[in-house]
Amino acid sequence: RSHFGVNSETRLGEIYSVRLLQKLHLSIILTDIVMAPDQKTFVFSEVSKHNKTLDCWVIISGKVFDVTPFMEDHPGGSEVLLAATGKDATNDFEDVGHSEEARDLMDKYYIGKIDKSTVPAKRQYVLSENQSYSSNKSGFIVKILQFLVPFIILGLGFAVRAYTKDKSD
Ligand code: HEM
Repeated sequence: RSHFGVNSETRLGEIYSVRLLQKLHLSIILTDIVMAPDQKTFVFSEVSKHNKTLDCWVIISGKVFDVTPFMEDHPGGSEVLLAATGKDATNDFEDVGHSEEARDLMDKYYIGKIDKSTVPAKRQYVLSENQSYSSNKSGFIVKILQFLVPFIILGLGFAVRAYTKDKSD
């Protein structure tokens, strides 16, 4: 009789632990579903497109924030937020020494994570075609002029010498 009792108890225990595991599993699935929108991972090229006053995303500590609704209210101004786009702004943010309140405020603008492998080490300034062409061209002319200056001086020297020689003869 006692043998039977022990057996049924362990079975009951097994059933309970299986149910517990099932519940745990269900709650994990539910948390995944609820949290999924917050866990979106962006690539840098996508985030860096949002670099305007009316559409501004910044990357801080591996997270992406859409600070568009905050531009006007940011105590540091909208310009610094604009300047913080197109790069990992973690250092900029930390250098200011933002308060705990500022950090709490960030949750409001959190939209997802950043795939860190897509963030370039240095800020990339993308020149328009015209800009890069004209700056290359003027750089080339300056180089030629710099190269020619000693020859012009030398030429002038010879010219002056020849001129004074002719006169004295
Ligand atoms: C979601 C992102 C951000 C939030 C929620 C935020 C919030 C705040 C808040 C609440 C303040 C007032 C002072 C304080 O409480 O610390 C502040 C000041 C400031 N923030 Fe931000 N900030 C953000 C991002 C940035 C970034 C990326 C920069 C880039 C450098 C920046 C630069 C500044 C500056 C310069 C000040 C002014 C400090 C002063 O004059 O005392 N912030 N910010």
